[in-house]
Amino acid sequence: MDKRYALGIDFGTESGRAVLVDIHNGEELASHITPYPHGVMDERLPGSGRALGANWALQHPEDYMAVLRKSVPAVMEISGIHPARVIGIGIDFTACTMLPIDRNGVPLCYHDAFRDEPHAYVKLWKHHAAQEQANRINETARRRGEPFLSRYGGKSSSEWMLAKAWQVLSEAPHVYDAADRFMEAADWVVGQLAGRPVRSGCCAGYKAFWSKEDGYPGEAFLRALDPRLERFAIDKLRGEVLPLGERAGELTEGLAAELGLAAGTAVAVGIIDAHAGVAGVGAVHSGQMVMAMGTSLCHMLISDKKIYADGVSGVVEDGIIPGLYGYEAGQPAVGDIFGWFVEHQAPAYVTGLAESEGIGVHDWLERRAAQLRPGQHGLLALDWWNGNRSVLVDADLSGLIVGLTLQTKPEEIYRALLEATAFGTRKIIETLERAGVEVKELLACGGLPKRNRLLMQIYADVTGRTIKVAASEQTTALGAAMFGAVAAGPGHGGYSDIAEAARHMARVRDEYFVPDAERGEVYDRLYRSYVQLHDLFGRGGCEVMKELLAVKLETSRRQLADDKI
Ligand SMILES: Nc1ncnc2c1ncn2[C@@H]1O[C@H](COP(=O)(O)OP(=O)(O)O)[C@@H](O)[C@H]1O
Ligand SMILES: O=C(CO)[C@H](O)[C@H](O)COP(=O)(O)O
Repeated sequence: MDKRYALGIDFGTESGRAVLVDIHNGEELASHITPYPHGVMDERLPGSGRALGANWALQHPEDYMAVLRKSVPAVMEISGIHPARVIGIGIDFTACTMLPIDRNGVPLCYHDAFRDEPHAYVKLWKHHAAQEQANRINETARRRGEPFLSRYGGKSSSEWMLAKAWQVLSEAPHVYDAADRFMEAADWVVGQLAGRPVRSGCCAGYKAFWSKEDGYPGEAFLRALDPRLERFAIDKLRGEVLPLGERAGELTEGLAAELGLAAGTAVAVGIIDAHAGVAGVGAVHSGQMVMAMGTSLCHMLISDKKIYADGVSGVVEDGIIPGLYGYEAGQPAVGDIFGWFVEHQAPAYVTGLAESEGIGVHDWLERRAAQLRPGQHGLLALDWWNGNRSVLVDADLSGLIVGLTLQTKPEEIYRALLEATAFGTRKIIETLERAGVEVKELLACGGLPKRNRLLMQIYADVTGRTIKVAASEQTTALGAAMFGAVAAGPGHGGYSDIAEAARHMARVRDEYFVPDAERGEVYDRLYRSYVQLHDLFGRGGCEVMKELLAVKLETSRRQLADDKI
């Protein structure tokens, strides 16, 4: 039988990577990473250098095309595979990463008139400057008893489509008016490949309040937010919403020639990056929870049960695995917190020692931290360096470390940070189980499980659960490739559904992280204190984090105004 291949393209926070996969056994033949030339723009716009406000995070759509133009030809060249044998392309993307486009699908930031306008660029998932809009969405939806809010744990996030688009309308109405539509970047890239813009039910379901039964929130609700938003869903989100596994279209001749692929290759509906990891690790059954562990941590639970759990970012039918309910919860900073510590807090003697031992700073800190017993450092941290996504859903919360003394060492703080993120995960699992959905099995994918064994052991000890780790180094891209094989369908040598694709292509490692009862007892005790801090700072008992942010925002507004003078 002729060999067939699928291409998975993973658009992450800092870079995009293409992976070419053998659809018969999931073997990865070639992969290539392209860092985004503009990176994450969180201080200034490119070109003019115009300053951005606090909590902004933008990207440039040109960078996504750069990934296609560099990484796709690179994997084709490395593998030497004939383009005709590549039967499908799947892409996964961070979300809600959204952009305004004109009626020809061209991003507004490409137009000279908007080049210096921050609101014309892509708002990255971690753009957190629309909290005011998110708060008003929540209040209004609650007041009106809008049923859609219960699908999202009773609270929506500033990261999502409506809050971000409303921020555009509030602060740059001319950009809002000029936008023919707002697109998820996933859908925009799929539109570039397939030549027709379709929307992903996964992105729309988790990030734009869309559901299979009810569509988007109605005009009356949108009008109650702001009369100018009344037709937001009808006009600015218009376009067919397709379920995962569907074919969005076929690769256009123009891009096929540029990328070194065959015109007409099936292009799958886009999927959120973390969600692609679920298929990639082969979790297609009720009760399986996958943790996509990288910059952030997304928890995806597959279930045959539909319940509404407070503070869980969403339950969407067919949202992750067609035919089942998909729950998403998450922590918006995990690897980013450890990265922050290494970059900004590790003293020179630590970086020097790591260098002299020929290892990275993370590895040095991990080795030292692994010599400590749970609780030995006397520290406890709240993992909210980038706000809290679940279960408090509040981007305005911030990080905290309690217990510091003059004796505290860097490796002790590093370990406390690893533990804080594990406590955050335990809180999410407990919230889901208390609401009535069972978490039977825990699997992990993403960059962190391979990089930091101590972290994984702490997660097992803190949650009291065995953790299985994905075999693939590129689980999200593998998952995207699996959807590419499904989009091609059996008629073109692909698969009929994602469960069939998973049977052939997904793998976990033979090695598991098993919880230790003695360490678990200490962590049970520390977790009780974590919950105390969590509720005190997160549920209104102590408003210091909010007050600090208010002062910071006022000062930054004054600074921006002074800079303009
Ligand atoms: N050894 C390590 N231990 C803990 N965190 C790490 C280590 N090495 C890198 N990181 C963090 O991992 C994150 C990158 O994870 P990765 O899965 O590669 O990226 P992404 O989430 O963007 O796909 C960064 O935030 C980085 O700070
Ligand atoms: O909100 C998301 C998924 O719902 C983001 O896509 C995700 O948090 C980005 O993650 P990473 O940079 O770790 O891939």
